[in-house]
Amino acid sequence: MTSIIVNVAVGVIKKNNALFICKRANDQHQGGLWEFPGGKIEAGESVFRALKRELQEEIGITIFSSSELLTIKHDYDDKTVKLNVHVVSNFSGEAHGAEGQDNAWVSIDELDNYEFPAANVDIISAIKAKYI
Ligand SMILES: Nc1nc2c([nH]c(=O)n2[C@H]2C[C@H](O)[C@@H](COP(=O)(O)OP(=O)(O)OP(=O)(O)O)O2)c(=O)[nH]1
Ligand SMILES: [Mg+2]
Repeated sequence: MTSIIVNVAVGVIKKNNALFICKRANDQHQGGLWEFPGGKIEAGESVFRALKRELQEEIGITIFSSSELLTIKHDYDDKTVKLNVHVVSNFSGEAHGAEGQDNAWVSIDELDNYEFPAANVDIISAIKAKYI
């Protein structure tokens, strides 16, 4: 267990039963794997505020609201992450890879065809269990 905990806001972006996922750059932590877009929460920032900022930067959408799905703490060898996962369906703009990253709209069943970081197993279980 490492002492550094990285607090992260993660968005499950939903539109017409499809979810938007992105591929992490090779030089990032957990690089080359797929993710739900999001990023680190800055000091004093709420999860929603961080999510709004990160989703604007990474995928070019403006979010108006979000709802909590689950929070996961996961210990990777090099760091521990706390993923605050929210579902977002109320947004404007066309989601795209604003930082040049690969991306896809996928159905819940298709999530199994993509490789995600280990912490995402619980996120995907929650998505399936709640039929979000
Ligand atoms: N965004 C996101 N991060 C995830 C997921 N699963 C998972 O283990 N993580 C981990 C990887 C990273 O260690 C951390 C997220 O940080 P990040 O790299 O997205 O942070 P950021 O967007 O602020 O990026 P940077 O500016 O620091 O490069 O959480 C996921 O589904 N989405
Ligand atoms: Mg990020």
